[in-house]
Amino acid sequence: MAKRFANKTLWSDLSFEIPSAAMTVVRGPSGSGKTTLLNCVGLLEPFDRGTVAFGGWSFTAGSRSASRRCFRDVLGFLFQNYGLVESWNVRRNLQVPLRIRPGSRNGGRHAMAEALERVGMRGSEKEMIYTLSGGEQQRIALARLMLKSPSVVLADEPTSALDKANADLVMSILAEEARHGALVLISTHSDEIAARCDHALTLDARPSNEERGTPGPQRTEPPTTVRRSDAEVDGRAPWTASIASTVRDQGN
Ligand SMILES: Nc1ncnc2c1ncn2[C@@H]1O[C@H](COP(=O)(O)OP(=O)(O)OP(=O)(O)O)[C@@H](O)[C@H]1O
Repeated sequence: MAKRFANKTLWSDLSFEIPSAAMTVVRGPSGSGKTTLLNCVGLLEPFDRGTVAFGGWSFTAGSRSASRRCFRDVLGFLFQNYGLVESWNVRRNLQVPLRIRPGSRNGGRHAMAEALERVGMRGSEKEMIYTLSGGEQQRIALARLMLKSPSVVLADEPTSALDKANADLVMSILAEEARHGALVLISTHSDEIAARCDHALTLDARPSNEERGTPGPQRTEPPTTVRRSDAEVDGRAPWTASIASTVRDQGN
């Protein structure tokens, strides 16, 4: 995959595979492209070259955006802005995945009540989303994810605004989704969250040593796959960004 913004190349030859039935963490310094990567994998953001494929689905750069069926049946998101409709109540927000998957194992009012119970929001069906705190909204988004039970879950810093108890809840529900067979891809800055994942994908962007004459950050362990891309930022002093990707087994 290649991805470029107007004056910045994030990567020009990034390639990786992510296993299903497991949690994979995307790590990297601020600005290295974690959110952009999740958006590209989730087909929310166009990319310039390459292909994103999961299961029987394959999407090539330049083709028109994902089919509605793929969004409906395959992809699930847990993003920082929660993706809830603020002017609706909790029930109406949670009915969206239930309508999408009638008769699914999670279908029905009972499943909604169970999901709300699981995230500690029992009896909140009539609450308007805009009246809930950020953490509560995140938990409703989590309940919605459980009801949808997608085969690809993309979670962008899903715990960054949460206290420890709620962060634990998010991680245990994402782990459940993985146990049920989902591919779960999580971006985070947290070592603790990363340690709970099965695999890691590391994005590394740094100034060029040659251009600046100063050493860049050293990698602590060699990646199994390295892809490099030349980058110019704002047309100013040229520098080189290296995007390294590695999917490694963390042994847990
Ligand atoms: N729509 C956009 N237009 C131009 N540049 C963008 C756009 N979105 C992101 N970028 C740039 O792409 C780079 C990667 O951004 P991204 O948000 O993906 O990084 P990140 O690793 O998720 O950062 P953080 O850890 O700070 O959230 C940044 O330099 C950012 O400024």
